[in-house]
Amino acid sequence: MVETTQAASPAKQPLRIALAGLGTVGVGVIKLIEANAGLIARRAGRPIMITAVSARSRGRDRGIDLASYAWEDDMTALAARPDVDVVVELVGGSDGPALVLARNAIAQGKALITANKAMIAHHGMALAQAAEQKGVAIRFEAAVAGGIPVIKGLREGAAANRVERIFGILNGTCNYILSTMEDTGRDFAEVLAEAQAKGYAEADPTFDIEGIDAAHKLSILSAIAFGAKIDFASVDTQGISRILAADIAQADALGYCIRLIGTAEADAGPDGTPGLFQRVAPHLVPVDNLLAHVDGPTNAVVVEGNFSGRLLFQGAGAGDGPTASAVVADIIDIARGMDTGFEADMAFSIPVDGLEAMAPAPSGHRIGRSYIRFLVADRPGVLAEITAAMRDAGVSIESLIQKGQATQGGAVLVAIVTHEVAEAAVTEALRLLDGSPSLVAQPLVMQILGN
Ligand SMILES: NC(=O)C1=CN([C@@H]2O[C@H](COP(=O)(O)OP(=O)(O)OC[C@H]3O[C@@H](n4cnc5c(N)ncnc54)[C@H](O)[C@@H]3O)[C@@H](O)[C@H]2O)C=CC1
Ligand SMILES: N[C@@H](CC=O)C(=O)O
Ligand code: NA
Repeated sequence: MVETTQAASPAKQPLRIALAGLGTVGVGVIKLIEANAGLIARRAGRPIMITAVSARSRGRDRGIDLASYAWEDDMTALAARPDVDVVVELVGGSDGPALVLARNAIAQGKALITANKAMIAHHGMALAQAAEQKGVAIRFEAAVAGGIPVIKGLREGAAANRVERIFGILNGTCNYILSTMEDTGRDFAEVLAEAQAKGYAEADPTFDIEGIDAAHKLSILSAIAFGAKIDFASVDTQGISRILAADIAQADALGYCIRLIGTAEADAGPDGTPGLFQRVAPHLVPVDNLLAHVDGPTNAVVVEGNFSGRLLFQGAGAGDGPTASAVVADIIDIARGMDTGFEADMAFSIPVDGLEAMAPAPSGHRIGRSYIRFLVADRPGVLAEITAAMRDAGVSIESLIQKGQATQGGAVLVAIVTHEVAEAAVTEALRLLDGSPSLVAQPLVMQILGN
């Protein structure tokens, strides 16, 4: 019998992290790494150690002790530190210091982790290409749908599928506003302020309420799902700022709630040209649809794969803990795999050179039902004018509701739900009404979410 002895493998060195940005997410990451250090080290195969941090103000009370971390006043200098293996960017902004830091990190051969969807939507292709050339990993799970592992889900779990469509709720702030207004009847501005206080909103909340943040996220998901180059500029983007409490009440009376929905789908267009349709817009969601039950800062993403069928990813889309969970999961991935070289080519599921430039698909030929809300002058003949425009454009009306009393600054609300029709026909009906003195505001059109 031959006796074998196995030498214990040498303990791996800690993975050393530099953290830029100590706001909602940055502080969440420090708390998580401190709270779960032991289990993270076991799962990562080595300890995770924050060595240096940077933010605007060193002295601000954040409820955490920064004494054991080196401090850099200039966050872009973190990348060059010899005691740093991975740079974690949690500052925000598509350009400016966040981008300089990201580029520096890659140039220095450091892995980059970011929660910054604005930066990835605008510069993700160039950053990923630079990372591939340098053989370093770039990861951004927290950038899309906060704590939900939807990027991992698409890139890894659904990797064998041709994705046919993705759609869902991608902005926690808007979902918080819409569902809170729906439940409580409270005012838009007041609920937005509450979402800001809870740490859900972007530094400039216009990005949330105008749909830009959801469009950033959708463009990133599209790239991974469809093997397409990121095309944020082609996302047809509408936000929720024009939605009135009266729309929410009207939708409710009709059996719907309102949700900001992102949709991306490979679409051949009316002439058969292959393209990618990407839209973020408020929709009426039937109350029996699963997305109608997604409340507060929760996000939900439906992925339709040609073999997997429908996959649903749901969870907290914003906030310190959930977002930190996604950031630290990326750190653990790097700790597990950074020596293999494989990680570097995987940011968008396939290397950047293999991503296709897909033409934006138009929306006019898309068939669906719409909710159209008019604010009109309270005088005879207005309804006849609206219905005539619908008739002339070939839009068939399923229901028309006129509020008895003036709802908005003396105007009367008229809401129409159409039968299924091409979106171009609705656009044409509104064109026919354009400039009419009967309309006191631009009409609001919301698609009704189908199956
Ligand atoms: N708050 C959330 O729920 C989520 C946020 N994100 C993203 O995470 C990133 C950070 O977001 P939050 O933590 O919410 O922001 P925040 O505003 O709470 O924190 C930003 C931090 O960056 C620092 N900072 C800003 N400009 C700087 C500069 N020029 N130099 C040095 N430091 C600077 C600030 O001092 C602060 O510590 C953003 O990209 C955001 O889009 C992603 C998912 C969820
Ligand atoms: N402002 C964003 C934060 C997470 O990405 C949101 O509200 O979803
Ligand atoms: Na995520």
